Order: sequence, then C-alpha cells, then structure tokens
Amino acid sequence: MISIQGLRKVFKTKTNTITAVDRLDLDIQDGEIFGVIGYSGAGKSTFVRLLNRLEEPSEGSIKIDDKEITELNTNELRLARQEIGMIFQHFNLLWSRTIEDNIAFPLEIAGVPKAERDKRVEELIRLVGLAGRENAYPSQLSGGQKQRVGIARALANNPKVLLCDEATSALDPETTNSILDLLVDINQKLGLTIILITHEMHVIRKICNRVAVMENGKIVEQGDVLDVFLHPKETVTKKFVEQVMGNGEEDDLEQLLAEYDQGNIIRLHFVGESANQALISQLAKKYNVDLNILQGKITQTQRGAYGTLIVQLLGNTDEIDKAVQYITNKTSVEVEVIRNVK
Ligand SMILES: Nc1ncnc2c1ncn2[C@@H]1O[C@H](COP(=O)(O)OP(=O)(O)OP(=O)(O)O)[C@@H](O)[C@H]1O
Repeated sequence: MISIQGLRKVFKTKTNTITAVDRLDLDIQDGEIFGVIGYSGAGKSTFVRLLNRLEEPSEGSIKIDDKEITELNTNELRLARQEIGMIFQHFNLLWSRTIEDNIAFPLEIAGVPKAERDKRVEELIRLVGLAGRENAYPSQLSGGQKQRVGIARALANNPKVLLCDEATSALDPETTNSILDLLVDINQKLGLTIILITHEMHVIRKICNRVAVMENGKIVEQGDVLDVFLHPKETVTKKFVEQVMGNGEEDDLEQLLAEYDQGNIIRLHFVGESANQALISQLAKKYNVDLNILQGKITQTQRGAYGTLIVQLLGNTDEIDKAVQYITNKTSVEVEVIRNVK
C-alpha cells in the first residue's frame, strides 16, 4: 500500500543543517495499523508530513497505492491528498465554524454538492459518536470530542490512508483509550490503513499491528508489535518497552523464596494466545493443589497478551508434579521451575 525508499529531509537554517529524516525505507501493508515511535526530535512528525508533502522531501520515493507522491504537480497533489486524511495533536479545527461545518469543509473544497455534503456529514457525525453536537462550536467540546471532529473531517473524502500525528498526546488516559478504540473501529469498518506517530508505547501496544522505532531520523528497529515487545534489540526500543512493562526487574527473588518458604515456585511465561487460557482455574480444578499468585504482569496487544506470573504451588508433591507436567505438555504457556520441593 505504501512503499518508501531512501526518504530524506534536510532542513537548512542560517546556522545549521539538520537531517530530520535520513534515508528511510519502509513498507506498510494495506489495512494495517502501523505505529512509528520515537523520542522528541527523532523525526517522526517530519516523516509523517513528508507522506502527504506538507513537507517537501529532499530525496527519495513515496509510493502510495502505486502513485509516486514526490512526482505529483500541485493539482495532482491536491487530489492525492483527498486520499490521505490526517489528524493532529492539537486538532487544527476552524474555531469560528460549527462541528458540522468543520466536517463539511474538505467536502466543500472538493466541490461536493450541498445535499450530498449534508448526507455525508451526518454519516460521519454518527460514525465518530458526535450525534447531537452538530451545531456546537469547537470551544464547547472536550479534547476527546474535538479529536472526534478531527477524525470525521479527515475521513470526509473517503481516504485510503489516515495519518495520525500524536493524535492522543494532548488527551487524558481515559479519553486516549476511547479515541484509540475509535481508530480500531474505523480501521475494521472501513479497511483504512492507519499510520500513527507517537512517543507513547502503550498507544502502540493497544492498537498497532506493526511498529517502527525511530532515532536520529532513521528506523532502528521494526516488526510485529508482540515480537518487538518480547525481543527488543536496541536500547531505545528496550526503554519504550519498559514504559509499559516496567524494567523487567522482579522483587528480589531470594526474598520472595524466603518469605514463601513452602511448596514449589514456578514462573509462567504467557505469549500471544496462551494468555487467553484460564490456566490458573483449570489447574485448581484438575489437581489437588493450592495456587498462590506471588507476582506478575500480563499486558494485551492486538495479537494477544503476554507477560509473566510467579506462582506458588502448595499440596502433595505428586499432584504438584502433575500440574506442572500438564502446563508443560498440554498448554503453550512456558514454565520455569524456580523452586522444586521433593
Ligand atoms: N521546519 C524546520 N526547520 C528546521 N528544523 C526542523 C524543522 N522541523 C523539524 N526540524 C528539526 O528536525 C528534527 C526532527 O523534528 P521532528 O519534529 O520531526 O521530530 P519528532 O520526532 O516529531 O519530535 P517532536 O515529537 O518533538 O515533534 C528536530 O531536530 C527538529 O528541530
């Protein structure tokens, strides 16, 4: 759907030359939610603005749906931009227009007749959950509602791609979640390809299929979100994963073992679908063991959950062995025995 090769953007100021995007290659599939994460100054905003030529590339190729964006003239670019919607951190709404007039604005520019425009605006208002607020002004809306207007406006001309530049960074956690849910809903209903720029790993974890990590204008790591979470390679990626999972350091294991000095202690590793099994309750029903969860963290991604639990198993050693055998042989959860009492 989107193929980027050797993309480069150099800013020249009076005193300085900054390479904001540095020979970047990337392929994005039709219908996926692709995340780009990086710290401030990594070049994310510049990158996403190059895709619709809000910034002119210094070098490289951007193909969207087989159209070479870098070669379009002004008129062709105006038409191509109707296929690339964009939403922004600070919404960029027109403050003197009502909600419905904000959403109608790109349709007016595209020359859509009034009756058709009104019908489309009504559809969009329903799609983003703003029914009843049509005649309000942006200043009368909450941040989440303003972003819903931004989304409706971006979708007005039925784009194939939606670019999101830190679209939830100005919102509180709860509102962020509702906007992310809306993006997933739109992605599924409309089959829209979404590129999402963020500095927050939980945004990537929650809705992206794949992720690229940017540093100094380059992509330093990319892959399926679950794989990147499980095996982050670069230091910058590890730091982002820590944002969601903590630094992976458990409480002092020695202390835990001393405090819980009875029975066996195991560490369970859940990856992807394995976390959907009701493992703990199954074990308690099948075997005569008591299970005591001592520590753990499980988190959800679009491809399933992952994380670890440290569990104490109390009871007859034969029963405990059978329970551990069951997890090892019959489930996809990995078991690591930390203390084995014979
Ligand atoms: N118009 C410009 N003129 C000169 N330098 C620029 C311009 N726009 C961006 N830069 C520089 O390019 C680099 C990348 O900036 P960019 O805004 O793309 O990063 P970012 O990852 O989006 O960070 P942030 O989230 O803080 O915006 C920075 O060093 C920035 O100062």
